[in-house]
Amino acid sequence: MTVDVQPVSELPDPADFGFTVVERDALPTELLALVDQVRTLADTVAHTGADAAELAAASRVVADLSERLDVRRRPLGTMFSQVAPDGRIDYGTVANVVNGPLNPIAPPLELRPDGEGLSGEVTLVGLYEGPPGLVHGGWIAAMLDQALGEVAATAGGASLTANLDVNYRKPTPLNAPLTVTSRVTGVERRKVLVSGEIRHNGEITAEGTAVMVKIALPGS
Ligand SMILES: CCCCC/C=C\C/C=C\C/C=C\C/C=C\CCCC(=O)SCCNC(=O)CCNC(=O)[C@H](O)C(C)(C)COP(=O)(O)OP(=O)(O)OC[C@H]1O[C@@H](n2cnc3c(N)ncnc32)[C@H](O)[C@@H]1OP(=O)(O)O
Repeated sequence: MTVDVQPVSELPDPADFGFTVVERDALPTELLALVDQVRTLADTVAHTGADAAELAAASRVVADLSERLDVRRRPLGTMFSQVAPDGRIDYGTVANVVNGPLNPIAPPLELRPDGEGLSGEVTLVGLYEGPPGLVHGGWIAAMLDQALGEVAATAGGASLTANLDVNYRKPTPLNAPLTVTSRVTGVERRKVLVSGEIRHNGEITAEGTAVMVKIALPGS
């Protein structure tokens, strides 16, 4: 990534609080490729019509793979750091269930600064189904929570969601490109007020607001 400004960290370094931090660019490409493959596998398994013998053989292969890969586990709370286009240092958890780069369950949603806040594109496959053919409302709320939490971090400080309010305006389709956006609308003492939307073909399918509360960290 090309960065033309001096990195400035407005967030506390999680390493100071005992968390393992790895640079996002240093995550092995082979591991990222495996994450992609496992996500595809999960979607395939959720929809396969293969016969019993094939399923039994696949089950053995997957069990064997799980055993082979269960070595040198990264501790819970392992975070990645990356330099944002504006020079800030961003942090995220590698296994975040909504968009962690190492979590195969997480859809490939990467949120980037768009001048007003953050935005990102994502297509959710059938793994995220709720009502027939539609994205599960819990996942819609989860994606909004993530987008709102990440944009709150741009206001500085580590915060947690205190309140999340979601309105589902239209059904959100599977296998279709979605745009997720978020922005900070206000800061009041420790509260960071945020809002965001999910759109399909430019139309809002869901929108949310949240109150994120900055947490006191040891030593602060
Ligand atoms: C350990 C961190 C290490 C360093 C990390 C570094 C960097 C991290 C950087 C980036 C992270 C990037 C992305 C974010 C990732 C994911 C996003 C997903 C977010 C989540 O998935 S997160 C999980 C779910 N989340 C929780 O697990 C919270 C459980 N909860 C609590 O931990 C407490 O409940 C807390 C802390 C929220 C507040 O507790 P508290 O005691 O600190 O604060 P207090 O009560 O004094 O309130 C202070 C002011 O907030 C107002 N306020 C309080 N509650 C409110 C409510 N419900 N509605 C409206 N306003 C509320 C009060 O009215 C007052 O407002 P006022 O100033 O006006 O008086």
